[in-house]
Amino acid sequence: MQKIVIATKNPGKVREMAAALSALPFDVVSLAEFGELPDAIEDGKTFAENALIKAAYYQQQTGCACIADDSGLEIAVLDGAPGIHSARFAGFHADDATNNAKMVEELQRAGVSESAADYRCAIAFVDEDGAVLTAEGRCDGQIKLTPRGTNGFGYDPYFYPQEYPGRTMAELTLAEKQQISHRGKALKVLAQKLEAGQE
Ligand SMILES: O=P(O)(O)OP(=O)(O)OP(=O)(O)OC[C@H]1O[C@@H](n2cnc3c(O)ncnc32)[C@H](O)[C@@H]1O
Ligand SMILES: [Mg+2]
Repeated sequence: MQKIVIATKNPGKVREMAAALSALPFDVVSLAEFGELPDAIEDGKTFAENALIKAAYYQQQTGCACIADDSGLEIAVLDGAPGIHSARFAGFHADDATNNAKMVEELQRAGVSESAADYRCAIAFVDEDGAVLTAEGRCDGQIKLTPRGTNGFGYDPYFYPQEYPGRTMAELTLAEKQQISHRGKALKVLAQKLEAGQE
């Protein structure tokens, strides 16, 4: 069975990517199997560029087929910020808590208690021989200043997806999030492309 590496250092993404790929006939492993690898340099201008940069970089580092994800939150009243800078919104040493605090601060500065927002995800797969497959997904909703729930990761406690009025992404089960999320949708498309390649 071909080995595929889930090439991300974000444990929340690993969980969602592993779940979405579990039914496929591949030996899906995490980056942890390869020890401490230096971070990829995510200097692309789009989610798609960064996903491909990471997949190609980790494919080189591991010698195995890799799947990478680049994703983020776009908030309408902040003109689409934090966007591709979502992981480092609060600065170089940012984590989920400081990024969320920064987001709340920016919304308050803008004088609003909620805003339309969307999550975006680009996925890239780079095979052992360099062949590339890509997929994208989007999830629309609202950001509100009242956090709820402990599932998911990142901005999920503040993101109210349009499919579940009154619940945040952090109040959904993994299966519910996969059905509607940017990553779930992108992974579904990628899984179909991977399966088609197996035939
Ligand atoms: O680059 P890798 O190693 O994959 O991990 P990362 O966390 O740095 O990932 P990104 O560079 O793609 O940044 C994405 C950020 O966007 C946010 N994000 C993406 N998808 C999310 C989701 O499903 N729920 C909540 N926040 C999400 C979260 O803050 C992530 O850290
Ligand atoms: Mg990153």
